[in-house]
Amino acid sequence: MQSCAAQAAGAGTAAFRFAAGDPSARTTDAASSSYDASRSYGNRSLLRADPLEQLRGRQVGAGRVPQVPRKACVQAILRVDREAADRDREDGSEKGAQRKRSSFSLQASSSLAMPSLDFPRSRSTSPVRQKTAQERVDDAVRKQAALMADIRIPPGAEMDGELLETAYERSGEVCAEYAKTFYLGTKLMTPERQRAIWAIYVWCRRTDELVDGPNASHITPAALDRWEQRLEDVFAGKPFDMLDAALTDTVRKFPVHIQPFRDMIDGMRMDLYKKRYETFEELYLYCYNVAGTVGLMSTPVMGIAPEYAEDEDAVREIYDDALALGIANQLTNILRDVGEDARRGRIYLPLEELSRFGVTEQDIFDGVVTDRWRSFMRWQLARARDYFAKAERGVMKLDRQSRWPVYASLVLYRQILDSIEKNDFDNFHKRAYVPKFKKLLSLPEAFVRSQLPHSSHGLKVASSSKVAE
Ligand SMILES: CC(C)=CCC/C(C)=C/CC/C(C)=C/CC/C(C)=C/[C@@H]1[C@@H](COP(=O)(O)OP(=O)(O)O)[C@]1(C)CC/C=C(\C)CC/C=C(\C)CCC=C(C)C
Repeated sequence: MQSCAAQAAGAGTAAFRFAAGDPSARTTDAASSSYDASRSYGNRSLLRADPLEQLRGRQVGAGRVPQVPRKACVQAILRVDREAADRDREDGSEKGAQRKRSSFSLQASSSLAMPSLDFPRSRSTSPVRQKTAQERVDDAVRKQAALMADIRIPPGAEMDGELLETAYERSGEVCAEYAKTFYLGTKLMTPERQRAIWAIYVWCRRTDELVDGPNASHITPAALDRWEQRLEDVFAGKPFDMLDAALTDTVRKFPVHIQPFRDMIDGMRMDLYKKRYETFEELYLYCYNVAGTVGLMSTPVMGIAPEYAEDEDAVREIYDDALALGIANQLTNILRDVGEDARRGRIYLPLEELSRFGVTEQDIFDGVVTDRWRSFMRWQLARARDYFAKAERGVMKLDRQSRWPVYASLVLYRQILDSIEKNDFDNFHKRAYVPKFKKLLSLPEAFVRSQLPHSSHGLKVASSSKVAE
């Protein structure tokens, strides 16, 4: 059988070749690619460009794109540059971890600052952060919200249809491989949206793999800097490989701002060095970076209902709600994975809040469920549910066609919180999950509720849990 390396090389992209172990293709690797202008392709010249040009040649010559087994292809795609990472470490480029963005210039908008949630907002104590978490997040929301009306397909700038088709197909394959349920959920979307969400998902997954994948221990801040440079190229119309090309096309068709993508890379930077979170504000920023950003990236694709789309304040509020869904999901993830994270030496719970409930770090490493732990968890669950409640209101303001998949994902993820509760808060030894039959049962209910008029729905969710102290 042809090896993964050979098959990946057959797919014609140098990224595949490098990932499969061909050093001559080194500069094209995902994390290592400092942008090489001679390899780039602008809006109009995608067809002539290497490496997609090679792929196209094969399509014409052989009549079809070589088929790479899904798993092998996905693994090859997601592999990162071990050599470059080692080199970076030798360079001592860890300094990059301290890199701070200078683009946050606006003051926080009070209407966006976690409006209905009375959570801590103390200033960050970290010396490298000059803006509060809330200011940073608000800035990204403002930038994204301001793009709502911007449709960005310059005349004549469309990419080649056939190639793009393949690029999106590959994105769908990665998505199906990594997140089966989510992939099925995307089937509820219109084809255009579905493809765009695949492209965004793949970029997020590749970004996450840099710090969470098999080569994570070799990833340095410099490798993330190069990944960010590559992101800038994607938005500048110069995609590096096929998966990037799908994203380039997506961000042309939908008014998606680059800021949330940059911020997600920042979240990965944070994950490289940060093992503890002192306050909720610190944790909130992390949750925004790794998941709230997804809400900001996805909403322009899912679309806003016409009755809100022209109203600037409403649009901002919807983005706040989208952000809340990401935060809710990430908080849920954290609460579900406490034991798993502790075994990796990590605690993603605010130490300040733990101590307020009389829980120590050692208690977490020991994994004993005490009454103090239960009270702490009840409080955490209530907060996560409040974020879900806020998001729920926003879902109803999305384009009607998009409400069902988003609402279904919200309901399914929120049930993990119920499951933690059913496990008597033992998230040290038991992994909370939602059984398949329950997931299936949720779908029709989510459909019905997602089609209700916004006002009746709002009344229903407004009474959701309060954060109890
Ligand atoms: C199921 C379905 C079709 C959902 C539609 C919703 C949608 C478009 C989601 C986008 C998904 C996406 C692009 C995810 C990127 C990958 C990522 C960073 C995922 C993280 C989730 C957990 O992932 P993980 O695989 O590590 O965890 P599991 O072990 O599998 O549990 C995240 C933690 C966060 C994902 C964040 C969201 C899903 C937020 C989505 C927000 C919106 C779609 C905006 C909705 C708009 C309003 C107004 C509420």
